[in-house]
Amino acid sequence: MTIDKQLPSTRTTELDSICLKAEVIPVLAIQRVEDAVPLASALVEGGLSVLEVTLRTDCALEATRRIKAALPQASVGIGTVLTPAQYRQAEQVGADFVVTPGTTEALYRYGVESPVPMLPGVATVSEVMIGWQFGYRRFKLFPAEASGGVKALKAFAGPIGEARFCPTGGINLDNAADYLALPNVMCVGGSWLTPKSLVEAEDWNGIRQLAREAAERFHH
Ligand SMILES: O=C(O)C(=O)C[C@H](O)[C@H](O)COP(=O)(O)O
Repeated sequence: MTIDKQLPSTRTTELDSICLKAEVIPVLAIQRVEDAVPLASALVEGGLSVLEVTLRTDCALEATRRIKAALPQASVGIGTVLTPAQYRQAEQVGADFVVTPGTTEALYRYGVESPVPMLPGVATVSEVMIGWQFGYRRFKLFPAEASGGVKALKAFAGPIGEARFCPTGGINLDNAADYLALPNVMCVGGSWLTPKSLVEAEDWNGIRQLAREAAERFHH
């Protein structure tokens, strides 16, 4: 395969250092900006210090700004980035990384130049191959369960053995270990750590407990 442009190796290293300190990345969809810091604090106190705040809600950027200010030890990524314009917004609020549910050539190109590393979302070998040409070696598999899950990742390991994945979408406490046991999986992501019912009830102890359970069970 021809590599048009290699990412500097520091970029892959940067993503590895984020992903490898996170066996599990909680996915947050923050409805009330006031919840951002207590929610993130509970997750970090529970042992999960890499978070993905999705741009699915209006306050996501402000929430990220607040989390970064309150919890400098956490790595905070912005997810659901669909366009370079949103990528730029993530840079502006100090995101440590960007996650996309899928990819476009424009995003791949933008990510190569950005100071903030991107974990591009892919579901097929073809999407990995396109990313590969831009220098990407680390990907989010989305939607993990629906697009083949563990079986797909095992199959990917043949032709694209160097690629590493963070599967997300349909992952929970029961199936996470099956993914984490694969050599091409760095970590998994999921919203099961931030259930709406606990967040709405401001049950930060409950969230802390869920995070602790995951951190203890899936410790590298
Ligand atoms: O919004 C995005 O950018 C996404 O990529 C989707 C989220 O990562 C998944 O929706 C989380 O999946 P669940 O853990 O099954 O809820």
